[in-house]
Amino acid sequence: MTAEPELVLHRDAGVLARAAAARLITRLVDAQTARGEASLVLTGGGIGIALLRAVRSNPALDAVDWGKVDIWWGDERFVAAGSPDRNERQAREALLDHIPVDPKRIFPMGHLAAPTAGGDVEGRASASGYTDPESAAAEYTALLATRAVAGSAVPSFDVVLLGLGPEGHVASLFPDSPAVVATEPVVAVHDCPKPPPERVTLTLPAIQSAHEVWVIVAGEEKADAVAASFSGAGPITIPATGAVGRDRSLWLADRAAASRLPGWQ
Ligand SMILES: O=C1O[C@H](COP(=O)(O)O)[C@@H](O)[C@H](O)[C@H]1O
Repeated sequence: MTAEPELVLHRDAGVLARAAAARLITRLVDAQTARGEASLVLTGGGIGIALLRAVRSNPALDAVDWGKVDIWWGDERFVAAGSPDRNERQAREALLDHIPVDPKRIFPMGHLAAPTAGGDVEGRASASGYTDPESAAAEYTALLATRAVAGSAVPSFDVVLLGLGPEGHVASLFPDSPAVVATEPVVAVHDCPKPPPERVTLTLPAIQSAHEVWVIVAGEEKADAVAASFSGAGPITIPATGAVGRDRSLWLADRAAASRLPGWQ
């Protein structure tokens, strides 16, 4: 069972980030009240990182027991560990470096191996990185399996956060790409139309196993993608239409992003 998408509008990107942050804190507190812990999947992207900054400055930040939150990523740019392009690095700078998370509960996707002094790349799959995104995807699949719930290949995510690209991508699932129809939980992406070209991503089945999936979107440049996502298109042409959770599928948008949705201006 999946939940029908619900749309919640906010005035502008700043209000959206703060309101989504408050909503996320509440959701994590609720999960911890029910189970003693929570499981969260982060996104990259402008509004996704703005949301994390807003969590950091929210007065209720300490209501969450951050030491009991598992932190995963929905996608990652397959670049060197310290690259500013890494969604992981951006999330750490925006939030994770500033709250008492348990380092053992932070699960970044693998990065590109650093070249050795001789110019070669280090071992294919090691703590220092990977030579190809397939190896990083395989490692993440295995990591997810270590926390998976019975009958599933992945953990019971409480919330999956997703940004939206102007052509309708979520995570690194781009229109008409092999990843958007993949059935394994994590795959490598090559020739990505948005740089950097190599990425690692959760697939739609992994995303759809979550209790709640939230698409967070701001800006007029996303208005066509939002309209297309509510037009009856399918996930191959508009991957965001596959962003649905088991209990809740939430679209959190600012007015500019929703400006081409009939009836929502
Ligand atoms: O490349 C990516 O893009 C999307 C959307 O980013 P935005 O800056 O246009 O909001 C993001 O959700 C994804 O995680 C990221 O890798």
